[in-house]
Amino acid sequence: KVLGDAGAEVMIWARRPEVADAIRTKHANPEYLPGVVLPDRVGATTDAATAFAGADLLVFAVPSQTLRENLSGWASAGLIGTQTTLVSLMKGIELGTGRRMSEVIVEVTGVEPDRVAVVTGPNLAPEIALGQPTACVVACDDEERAAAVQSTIFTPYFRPYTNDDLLGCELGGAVKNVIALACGMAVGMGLGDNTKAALITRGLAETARLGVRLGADPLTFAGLAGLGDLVGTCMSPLSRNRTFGVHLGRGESLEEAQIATRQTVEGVKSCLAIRDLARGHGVEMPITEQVELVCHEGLAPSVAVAALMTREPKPE
Ligand SMILES: NC(=O)c1ccc[n+]([C@@H]2O[C@H](COP(=O)([O-])OP(=O)(O)OC[C@H]3O[C@@H](n4cnc5c(N)ncnc54)[C@H](O)[C@@H]3O)[C@@H](O)[C@H]2O)c1
Ligand SMILES: O=P(O)(O)OC[C@H](O)CO
Repeated sequence: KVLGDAGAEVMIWARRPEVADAIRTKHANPEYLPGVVLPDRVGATTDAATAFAGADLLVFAVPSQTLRENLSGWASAGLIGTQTTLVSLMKGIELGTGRRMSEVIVEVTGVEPDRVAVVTGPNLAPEIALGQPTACVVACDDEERAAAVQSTIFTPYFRPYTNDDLLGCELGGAVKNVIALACGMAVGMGLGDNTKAALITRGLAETARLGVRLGADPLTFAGLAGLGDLVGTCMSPLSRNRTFGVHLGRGESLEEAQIATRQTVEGVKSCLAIRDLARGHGVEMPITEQVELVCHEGLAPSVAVAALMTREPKPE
């Protein structure tokens, strides 16, 4: 919708024919964006070759843990153009490898890293689809390419800024989902705004700690891809990650929370990958550690809160 509103000709690849048909014929995707009318210049197909043909930009938004498999198929079918800019909207870290999505794209397609851009920030899809104003960052090693993507997605309600710290921007987007799970748990337990604010602030501290160790610019975490997305996600009932956390905080199991949420909740898998990445680099990420224990090892959220609150006191 953003690309179409910004004037681009768009072709969506969908797996289900009924989804592609509804987008093509009714300009709607009722299951995901009820009541939203898509621009006429947005088409859809179930045929990846048709969707990819002649594209200047390929914009990837599949669940992070499925990117490698999908991309391998598209790359081996020769669908990735030689000049195309590859854009990731995904906010996850790959399980098993600890790779960011841009790294998976480079590894699978073999393109030069400067052909890959990331669009991220406080971008809850339902609000954007209603045309409510927000901002984002377009991060890319190639400044000109970042500027080209920026102008391609610039609309009166969607304001993109360029950024040259792809690593920091991508990491901010992935870790905020884990912190949003923690905030949701606090909400589900009936805890209030002080608790959420403390989680957001200390969550940002551990995100920046990991980012700096990996080579990111610390200032990135004060920007849209860091604090901006973290606050937006942790505070919004529209966030799937926060909502999932609310269910866990109420004492529901992982399976019950999954049934209640349905859509992609990146933090649940990424918390494992981020925890491993942090441990591998000797970085302390106590909130991420506790979220992983609650999600995957059956720890009660109240025990996780106690564990965080009784850590050794230290300077901020
Ligand atoms: N929704 C948002 O507000 C938002 C905003 C910014 C970034 N993102 C990121 O976008 C990415 C995708 O999330 P989403 O919100 O579109 O999730 P979603 O759950 O709304 O949609 C995911 C889509 O992927 C499809 N899918 C599921 N498994 C697949 C597979 N194996 N191969 C191909 N397609 C598959 C589903 O059918 C569905 O159409 C995530 O990394 C998320 O963090 C989402
Ligand atoms: O619904 P969530 O939790 O996946 O968050 C969506 C976006 O990433 C918010 O910027």
